[in-house]
Amino acid sequence: MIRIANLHKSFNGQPVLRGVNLHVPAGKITVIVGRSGGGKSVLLKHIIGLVQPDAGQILVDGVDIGTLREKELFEVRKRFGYLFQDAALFDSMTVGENVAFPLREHRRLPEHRIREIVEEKLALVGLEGHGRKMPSELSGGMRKRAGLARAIALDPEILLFDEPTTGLDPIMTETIDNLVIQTQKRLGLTCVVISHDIGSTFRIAHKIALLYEGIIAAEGNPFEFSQVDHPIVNRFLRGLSWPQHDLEPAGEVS
Ligand SMILES: Nc1ncnc2c1ncn2[C@@H]1O[C@H](COP(=O)(O)OP(=O)(O)OP(=O)(O)O)[C@@H](O)[C@H]1O
Repeated sequence: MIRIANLHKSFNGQPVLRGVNLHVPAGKITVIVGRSGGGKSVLLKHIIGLVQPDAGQILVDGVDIGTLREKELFEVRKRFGYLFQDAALFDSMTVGENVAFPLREHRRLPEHRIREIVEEKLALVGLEGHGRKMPSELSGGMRKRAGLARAIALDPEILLFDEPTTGLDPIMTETIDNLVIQTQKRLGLTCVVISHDIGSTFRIAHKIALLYEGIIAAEGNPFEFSQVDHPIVNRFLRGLSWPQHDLEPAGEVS
């Protein structure tokens, strides 16, 4: 469904992506791991055309989205739902209004239909009956769930998550992971998730890809990934923090 071919991107002369090649299988969860500042969010933003590549292609069902005009890109984006790190809920709107927001922006639907869809999506994430609350009345985990309800409001085929469990305690992390798994399965979605959390990664992934030094340095299903002989993968599997590449090159990590 999504294929990234030889993707390059630099900012102010600093290369971030140096030839990323990645196949994201349809109807599966692909988790991208890598050190902070390594370009994972930049990669995710290329997938929905929020960032333009310097070179390379992002093919969604065979269409290179880098070549699309704004209007065509708008159509492709309707197939995506996304939950970015900074995509907070609108604090001045109720939870229900937050979920209704993309429906009001993109669909012309009667009010009663919007209310039905909002209830349905809130129920899917276990927030039925919470639609009238303000975001400030919700816990961190509930806010993530509300964000997920908003991300699936338009029935996307592809869902992108930038660190859905950051800042949550281990129990809430597991709850959100299970929700991601259930939502993906129930709706048959193609998911791309960025994660820092080893437990989470192995809980939800069908495929794991390591972004390191601007390329996909290792990938495979969770079993294959756990067998990869790569110093950074070994470090990740041992639950150690990511090295800063300029301080500790890959070859020197023990
Ligand atoms: N619009 C931009 N302009 C300039 N530099 C940018 C821009 N977007 C990202 N960068 C730079 O690209 C690099 C990669 O950033 P990115 O947010 O993709 O990292 P990340 O792997 O997602 O990190 P984290 O795990 O901490 O979120 C960083 O050095 C960042 O400063």
